[in-house]
Amino acid sequence: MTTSPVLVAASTASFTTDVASEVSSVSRRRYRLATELVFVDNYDESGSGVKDPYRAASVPIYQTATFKQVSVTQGGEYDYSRSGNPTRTHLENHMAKIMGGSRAFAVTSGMSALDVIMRLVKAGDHVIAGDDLYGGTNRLLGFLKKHADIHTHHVDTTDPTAIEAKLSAGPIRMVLLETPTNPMIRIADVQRIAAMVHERCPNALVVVDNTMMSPYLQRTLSLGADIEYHSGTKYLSGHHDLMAGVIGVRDVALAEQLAFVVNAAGCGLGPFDSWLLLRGVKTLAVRMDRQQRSAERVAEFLESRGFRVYYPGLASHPQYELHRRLSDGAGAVLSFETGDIGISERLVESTRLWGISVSFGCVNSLISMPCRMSHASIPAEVRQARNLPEDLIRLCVGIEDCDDLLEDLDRALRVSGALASRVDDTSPKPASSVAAVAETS
Ligand SMILES: Cc1ncc(COP(=O)(O)O)c(C=O)c1O
Ligand SMILES: N[C@@H](CCSC[C@H](N)C(=O)O)C(=O)O
Repeated sequence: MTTSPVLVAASTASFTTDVASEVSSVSRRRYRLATELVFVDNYDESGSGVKDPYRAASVPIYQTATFKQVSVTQGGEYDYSRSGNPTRTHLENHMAKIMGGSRAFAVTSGMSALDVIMRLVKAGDHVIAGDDLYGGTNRLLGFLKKHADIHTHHVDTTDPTAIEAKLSAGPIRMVLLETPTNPMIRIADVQRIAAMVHERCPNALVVVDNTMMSPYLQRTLSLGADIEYHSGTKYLSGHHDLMAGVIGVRDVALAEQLAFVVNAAGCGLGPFDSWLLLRGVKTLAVRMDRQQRSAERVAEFLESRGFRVYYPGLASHPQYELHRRLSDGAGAVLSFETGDIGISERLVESTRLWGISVSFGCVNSLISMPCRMSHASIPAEVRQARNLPEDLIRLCVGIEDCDDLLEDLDRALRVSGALASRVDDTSPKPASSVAAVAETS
C-alpha cells in the first residue's frame, strides 16, 4: 500500500459504552493498510484506558447468546447476540476501518450479505447486474425476480454505456457490480459507473462484490460505491474453515437500515466465527502478496504455453490499465481455456497439488471448472447466451512453493493432452518443469 499516514478519528469500537465515548474523540495516526490489518484497536491509543478489562492480546470470544441486565429496564450495551455481540462488534469495527466505511456488518455468508443488501430493494424495483457473475448471485437475483417482482437486467459491466442504456428501463434501485467478475475476470469501471448512476438515478445504490480483490487490493467505497460486500469465506478468512459475509457502507442512514435487517432477519455472524475471521484478516496482506506473486507466474506460464488466459495482471488483459488504476494488484484468481471440455476435465483431474474445489481465497491452491461447479446453477442455455466457455478452468493460487505448483500444472497439462493441443513441445519451459516431465514418464 502506498497511502501516506494520516490522522483519523479513532474507532468507537468498545467493550463498554462509557470507554467508547471516552476514546471517540481521540485521534491517532492512520497506518498503511498492511499495518492496520493487524492493528486491532483493543485498547485506546495512549495504552492507558483499557477497553478490554484484561488487555487480552487476542480479542476474546464472547461465546454467549444472552447478556444479563441489572434490572428490568436497565441493560448494558448488549442483550442478545443476534442483536449484537462484543466479538462481532470488534470484527465489524475493524472491517469498517479496513474498508474505509463508517460501519460494517459481519453476517453468516457472502450470500447472506447479498440477501441483506437486497432487502433495500422493493417489489417493482429494477436492478442492473453483470452478465458474468457468481452463480449463487445469479440464482438469488432469479429467485427475487420470480418471487418478489424485482427485475434484473444482466449487461456487460465492462461497458458503462451498456449500463447507461438500462438506466431508463424502469425504477432502477441498484447497480450490482463484480470486479473482477467471477469467473471471466472482467473489470468494471466502478468510479465512472458510480458517478454516472448517482447523477442519472439518485435513488439507485451502487453495490460492489469485492470478494476477489479483498479490501487489501481494492476499496470500492472510495471509488464511489455505496455498499461494498465480501464473501468472508474467501480471502478475508483465507483458510476455508468458516463461512462469513461482510458488508461495508459509508452513509450512516444506510447503515442503520442494514443494521435493522441484520437483527430482524437474524443473520449476524456468531462469536466463534467472528473471532476466526478477525484472526484471518490479520494475515490478509502477507497471504495476498504471496498468492498474487505466484498467480502472476502461473498466468505468464499458461500464456507462454499458448492458452487464452484471463488475469488482470497480464498486459494482454483488455482492461489491464483500468484495473491498475482502480486497484493495488491483480489478485490470485485466474481462468483459462483449453479449447476442449474433455481436455479441461482431464486436466483438472490430473493435478495432484491443486485441489478440485469450488471457492477461492484459500491458502491452498484450487482448480475448478466453473460451468460444472460454481456456476452450474446457471442454466446451460443462459451460460451459452452469455458466452461463458464450458471448457473454462479457474485457478485460485495458494501459498505453496510456486515451483511445485508450476510443476504440477505442467505435468497435468501434458498428461491431459492440453499442452500437445496448444503448442509444439520445443517451446521454452520453466527450469522446474523438467522434473515434472520426468515424473510423468
Ligand atoms: C464473487 C462471490 N461473491 C459471493 C459469493 C458467496 O459467498 P458465500 O459462499 O460465502 O456465501 C461467492 C462464492 O460463494 C463468490 O464467488
Ligand atoms: N454448491 C454451491 C457452490 C458454491 S461456489 C463457491 C464460490 N463462490 C465459487 O465461485 O467457487 C452453490 O451452488 O452455491
